[in-house]
Amino acid sequence: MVSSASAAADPSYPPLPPCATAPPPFPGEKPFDVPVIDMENLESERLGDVCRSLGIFRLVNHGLPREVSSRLRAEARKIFELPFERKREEMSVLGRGRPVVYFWGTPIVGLSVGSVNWLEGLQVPLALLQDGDCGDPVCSDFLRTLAAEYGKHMIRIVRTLFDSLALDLKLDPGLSDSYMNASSGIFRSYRYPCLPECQSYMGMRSHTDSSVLAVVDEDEVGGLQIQQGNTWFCVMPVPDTLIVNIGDMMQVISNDEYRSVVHRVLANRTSERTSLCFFAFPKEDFKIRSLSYKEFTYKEFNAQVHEDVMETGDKIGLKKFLIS
Ligand SMILES: O=C(O)CCC(=O)C(=O)O
Ligand SMILES: [Fe+2]
Repeated sequence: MVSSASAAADPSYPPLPPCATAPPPFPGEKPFDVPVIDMENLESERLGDVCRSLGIFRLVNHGLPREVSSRLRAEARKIFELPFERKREEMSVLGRGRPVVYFWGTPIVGLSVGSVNWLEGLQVPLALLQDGDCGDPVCSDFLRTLAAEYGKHMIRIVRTLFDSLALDLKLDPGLSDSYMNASSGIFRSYRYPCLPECQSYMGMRSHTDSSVLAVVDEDEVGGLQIQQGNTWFCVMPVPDTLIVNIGDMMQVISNDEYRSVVHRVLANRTSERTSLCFFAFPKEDFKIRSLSYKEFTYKEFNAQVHEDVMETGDKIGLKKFLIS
């Protein structure tokens, strides 16, 4: 962990993006009382109500052992602590079947956006985890020893939650695997470096997740915020709990009954933050039908998001698919 004074000079940190023109909105300091869902006593109706009103909850009794989470975080940190140039050169290119891809910053820094992300991440599609060898001993340990085990817990957790939500929404059980194809989910670990002098950086800009469900396993540093109305609230870190976000796909599947929660991550002046996140998606080519949106597949949605970000600097998301 480094202090902010040396942040920009840390050889493992990505290069600083150019200073953004506008400072981020004033960070709300109010802690948010995130509703708690007990996975050992799931009640579909209560879970559904939370998804209708907020789109975020704190999961307890989820069965993910603390050691699995903390050891995986430690392995991810080992990779983040490698010199930036090495990560960029050896791990950032999407190779055929390469199970871990390193990325950093905002791909759109050339555009004039209000604030840019200052983070770095490791992306691991679960489907590629069988091959624990990525040609680099540090990264292979990370995969072989822990990511696969972590992934199994994530699949179990999102499947259980989705089944309960499907009951609340009275979805056709035959379509569950198409609505949420957990085993093709994506695992990511992020490191949010300390905030240097320039105040305009966000850890991660305001967004909704494109997934069905997202599970966030954060450390003790904090920085995650959610937007309710026009106000930002802090989601405080609580040990041994997981934060679950409703994503855009779940909003569509629920015919807009559930809300895909708007959230962001603030950068911290004194401490780095490391999070572990899992995203579950529908089957890529499954046609999602709903009342308010044109029929689309997740593949089409994702391609549209990518196109919008490249063109405008922002994700437009579901609005692009509304039936006018
Ligand atoms: O790192 C976190 O706490 C949240 C990350 C996030 O929101 C995302 O990847 O979509
Ligand atoms: Fe997110």
